[in-house]
Amino acid sequence: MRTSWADSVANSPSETAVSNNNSVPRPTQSTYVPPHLRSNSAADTPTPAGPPTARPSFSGNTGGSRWGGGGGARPESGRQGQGNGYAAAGRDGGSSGRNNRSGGWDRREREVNPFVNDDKVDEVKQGFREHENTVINFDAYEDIPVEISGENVPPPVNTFAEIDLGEMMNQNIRRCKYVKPTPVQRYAIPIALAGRDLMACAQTGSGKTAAFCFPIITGIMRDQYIQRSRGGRTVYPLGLILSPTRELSCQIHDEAKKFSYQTGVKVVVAYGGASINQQLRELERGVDILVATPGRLVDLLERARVSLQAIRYLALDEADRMLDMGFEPQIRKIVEQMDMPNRGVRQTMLFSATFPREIQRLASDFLSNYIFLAVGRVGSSTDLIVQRVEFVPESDKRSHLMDLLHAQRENGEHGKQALTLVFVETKKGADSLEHWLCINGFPSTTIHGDRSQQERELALRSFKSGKTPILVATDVAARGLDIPHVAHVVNFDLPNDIDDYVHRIGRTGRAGKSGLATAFFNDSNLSLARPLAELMHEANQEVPQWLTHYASRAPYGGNKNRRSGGRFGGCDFRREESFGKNLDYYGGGNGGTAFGVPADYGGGYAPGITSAWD
Ligand SMILES: Nc1ncnc2c1ncn2[C@@H]1O[C@H](COP(=O)(O)OP(=O)(O)OP(=O)(O)O)[C@@H](O)[C@H]1O
Repeated sequence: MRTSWADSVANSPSETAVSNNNSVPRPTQSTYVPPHLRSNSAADTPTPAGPPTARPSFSGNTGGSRWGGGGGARPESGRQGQGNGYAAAGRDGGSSGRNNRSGGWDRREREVNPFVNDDKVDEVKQGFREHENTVINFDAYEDIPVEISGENVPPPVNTFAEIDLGEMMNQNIRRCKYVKPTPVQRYAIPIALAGRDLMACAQTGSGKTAAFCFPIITGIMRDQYIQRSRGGRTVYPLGLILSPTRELSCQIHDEAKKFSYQTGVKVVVAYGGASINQQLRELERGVDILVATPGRLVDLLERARVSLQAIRYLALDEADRMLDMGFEPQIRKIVEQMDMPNRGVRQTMLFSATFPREIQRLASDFLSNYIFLAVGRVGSSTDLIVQRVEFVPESDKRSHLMDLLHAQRENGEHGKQALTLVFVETKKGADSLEHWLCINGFPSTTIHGDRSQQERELALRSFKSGKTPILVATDVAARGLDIPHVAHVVNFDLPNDIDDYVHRIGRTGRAGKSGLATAFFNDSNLSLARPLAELMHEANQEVPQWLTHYASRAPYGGNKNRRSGGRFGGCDFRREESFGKNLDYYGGGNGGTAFGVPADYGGGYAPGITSAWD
């Protein structure tokens, strides 16, 4: 299901690129040159936390649960699915039957309907609809290989009805228009509902957010005797979801609010660059699940406004980024030095589309007897994305981008509102390219770490609505963002790390839809040649001859050693280290497809890109 303008770009004739001083045959460029462009120089540059409240019932259970109690004590913990309830001090004082639907639970009554904006979004969609395939085609993921390792793995489900998520959640799933679970949801939700720790790797846009949100919300609803510590103005969330960027935290918060609508589970977000006072006020109104960026969370913890004592569910989205070099100490501080219940007591879930081996090893410190799940190969891209790589010398990048944009516009298949996301390396580069695009008739905006949070949010809104259909971004927009209608991702500057490439192109081709990704490659990207050629080959993409030549003479770069045992091998790092040590793969008898014994690329550890961190 390729878009026709994509096909037009794909089919455009090429020409031999500028010669260089090495012997590798040079790649080709598109010949399309809008005449008026060639004259442009590339050098241009609330609900109050009150007394105990009754919660809605979960799955019709009307058992006499309570939600309050005395203050001050630390929660005693048990793991969901392991037969232990929580019993400790209540956060609100007193007690109440949380399963009492008629208990007048005011949080629910005053809850803003998070689905109302979806109608507005539907209106915006009208502008895109006539041009694009709006069908969500999850069948595209059906024959994807699945690897599961760990002990006693709960079997997967085929439908949401098979999972006991409760009527309110089921209603919300319907409101979200989710008809059936995606493959990662089919496997991950039963595992998480059984209380197991999980390291899950699944391709970009395949529904990981719901895969960790559903079990956390359900778990909090299900717990019959939740009582929490209280201490002055400190709040005690039960679930914590950490993500690396502000925008991603906001997005997870928005999604989680939809999934938890009318369940009584309160979700709050805290992130840097926005008013901490407003976030504090929101927290004071009560919080069950806190979605946060690490920096702002540490601030709240140090002010003693949030305590992690009661945490029972911890999820790290983009977990490999969260544990990447430089950031690991902050996560370690949050998880290990801030009163959070130990692993094995809390339930921990790590999700990403990429999971380098070293990061897996680090991550295992946070997990207890965990299950490893890989839906699709670790670090692979979905073949819903048509990947093109073109050789473009540095000095030709702007005019080449203009070629693409004009071809896209002239083809008209996506009309004015085909959203295009252009990744560049630096913040300055982003500003300068945006300016140049604007003066050349392509309304654009930027998102990067030097812009204020208000500007970032405005830029994202303007892009999503199609007002500025081009977004020039640094890696701050590379991970997790789910922006409908992104038809084309251009890697104007390629990243140094192949995993970053996977996440960047994953901003298109989401939820079963097709997308196009174009990369500008030149001599400065030599170290990426091999992993890029391998990734494209693996995703059934056409690898240009010249890239194969580059790959054959290039050192293996792109953080090769960080890969999970190599792209084409096994995934769970324990498998390599414990080969033959009696790990129960596919335990519990459920299906799954094993990959081969991992290749070992060896080598150094390149630093991660830090611009995406808030
Ligand atoms: N079961 C489902 N049915 C239909 N749509 C779904 C389903 N689950 C998730 N989606 C939609 O798929 C899109 C992608 O989901 P999500 O953002 O969770 O992907 P992801 O795997 O976290 O991607 P990334 O790796 O880029 O963070 C979202 O728009 C989401 O609403």
